[in-house]
Amino acid sequence: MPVPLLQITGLHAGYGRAQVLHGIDLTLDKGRIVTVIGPNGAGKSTLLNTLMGILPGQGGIAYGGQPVQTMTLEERVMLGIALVPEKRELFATMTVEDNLVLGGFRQMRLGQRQWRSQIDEVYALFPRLKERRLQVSGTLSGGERQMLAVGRALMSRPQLLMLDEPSLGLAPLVVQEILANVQALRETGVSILLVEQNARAALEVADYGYVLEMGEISLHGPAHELAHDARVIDTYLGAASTATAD
Ligand SMILES: Nc1ncnc2c1ncn2[C@@H]1O[C@H](COP(=O)(O)OP(=O)(O)OP(=O)(O)O)[C@@H](O)[C@H]1O
Repeated sequence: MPVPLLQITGLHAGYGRAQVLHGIDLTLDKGRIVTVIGPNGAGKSTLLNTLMGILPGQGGIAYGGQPVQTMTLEERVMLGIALVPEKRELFATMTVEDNLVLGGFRQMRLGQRQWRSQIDEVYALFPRLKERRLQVSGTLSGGERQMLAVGRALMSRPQLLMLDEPSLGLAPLVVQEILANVQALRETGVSILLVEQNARAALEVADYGYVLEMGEISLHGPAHELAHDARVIDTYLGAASTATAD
């Protein structure tokens, strides 16, 4: 059996005395798209921030078989882990290209030649960003901003890309486009951990899914099986749960 790219065992995390994650176990094999779905406040962002090293946690986090739970954020980036945060955190007054350059500079201290070729790879994946490379990012559409946030994370050449609610605030058609991008990205060899409230869209693109409720995994299985599970349908795929913003 090959070593999983990411193996989480008994992970606890929270904010001071407020414990949010109560012993999470999760496995992600190389080349896979794994999704974590669940309601508001379940702890999805807390999970990603703990995996990235932004928040402290207790428990095991192994990346390619190597324990990383005591590593800094920067060390985890160097190993190939990247996060696209929920708030996207772009520099609104800077151009698309400068946001990408800054991503490369901050995350990997890439030399000019390296970041140029990495930017070209991002543009190959997102031709729309190339067309708009001189536009300030504050004037991009929601979908384009999400593409730029993903592109910026790709500047560190990650093997594991974690996406926190990429569909948030986007119209259904744009959500489809972003998720098609996620699939295209997987074709380039990047493994993906996708956190989503939009369970329907997430289960369509993922290979495997976990349901996170009140800081615990309540259910997990192949995505196509979860999509037909009565509990998932009732709670997450019913009419009331399909609404997205815009
Ligand atoms: N900085 C913080 N300080 C204290 N509590 C926090 C902080 N951030 C989040 N929480 C709490 O932790 C719990 C889990 O939040 P988290 O953002 O991880 O959930 P989520 O599943 O990502 O929800 P959403 O889909 O709404 O983003 C919530 O009760 C939230 O109020």
